[in-house]
Amino acid sequence: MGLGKLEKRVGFIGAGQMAEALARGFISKGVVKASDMIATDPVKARRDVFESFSVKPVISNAEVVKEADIIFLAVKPQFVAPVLKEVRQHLTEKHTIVSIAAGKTLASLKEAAGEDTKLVRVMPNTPCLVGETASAMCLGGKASDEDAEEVRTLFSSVGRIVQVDEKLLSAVTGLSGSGPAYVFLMIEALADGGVRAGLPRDISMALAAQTVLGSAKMVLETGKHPGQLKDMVTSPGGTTIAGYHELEKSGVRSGIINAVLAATNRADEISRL
Ligand SMILES: NC(=O)C1=CN([C@@H]2O[C@H](COP(=O)(O)OP(=O)(O)OC[C@H]3O[C@@H](n4cnc5c(N)ncnc54)[C@H](O)[C@@H]3O)[C@@H](O)[C@H]2O)C=CC1
Ligand SMILES: O=C(O)[C@@H]1CCC=N1
Repeated sequence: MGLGKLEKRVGFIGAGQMAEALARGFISKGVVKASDMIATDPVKARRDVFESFSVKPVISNAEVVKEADIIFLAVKPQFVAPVLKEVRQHLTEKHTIVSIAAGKTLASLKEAAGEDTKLVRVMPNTPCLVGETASAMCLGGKASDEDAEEVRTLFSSVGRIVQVDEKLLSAVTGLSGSGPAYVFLMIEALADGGVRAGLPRDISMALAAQTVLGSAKMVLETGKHPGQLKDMVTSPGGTTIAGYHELEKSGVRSGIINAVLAATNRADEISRL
């Protein structure tokens, strides 16, 4: 393997949905070359997917550890500790372990990987595939500011990343980790509304998705409070307030708050398993 922009080799243990979104994102943004990445998965179909975009697929987790410097643990939470114990003997001071598993604490990672390991916990989300992730990270074990900088470089190439105290990572999981699913539900419902009102499905879906994209951009780029931006859409006695009133009556606001809380609580639960 040669050296890409990050000048580190990146490995994925678990080549599922998130690993694919990250690997494709890193390649498309040019931060790591496909030839500097390696991925392992017991499922052949998943290895084939990685091979299809030129990332070397292997069967052995130990091989990923031997070849890579930054190792993403992208397996389901219950497999994190067993996988770390399996590869522990191959870990050296060159390695940085980046766990993206929901709920797996730095303490549990350290217990499985050993005292001397450089550990980073990241909670990303799937929009890294299109360069728009909202991610958060925290450091553990022997991870240094330099490790943090490398992880920041990777995730900044596919969106935004903030550093938080580990105690906030469950809330991040409930909000932005799981959040794309809530937004997809909203886009689907908006499009259904358009269809119900007579729009063709394809036009309705495009308008719904672009409306969410544009609205999110306005929040990020104007710095204005969403309530203020809402007021700009809402003409007195007009159409928007009629629709908005229905949303308030349906309890959608507390529905969304409760969704974030339920997912946060579930992340806490997973951390206690
Ligand atoms: N899907 C999402 O939106 C997000 C997922 N996460 C976290 O990312 C992790 C992966 O999630 P997904 O990609 O959605 O799951 P996934 O099920 O698509 O991928 C997990 C992959 O790990 C493989 N695997 C199972 N046992 C293995 C082993 N012993 N060694 C190597 N590979 C093994 C599976 O075959 C599978 O392809 C989870 O821990 C999840 O909490 C974090 C943020 C967002
Ligand atoms: O649903 C899950 O458990 C994972 C973690 C955050 C998003 N997906």
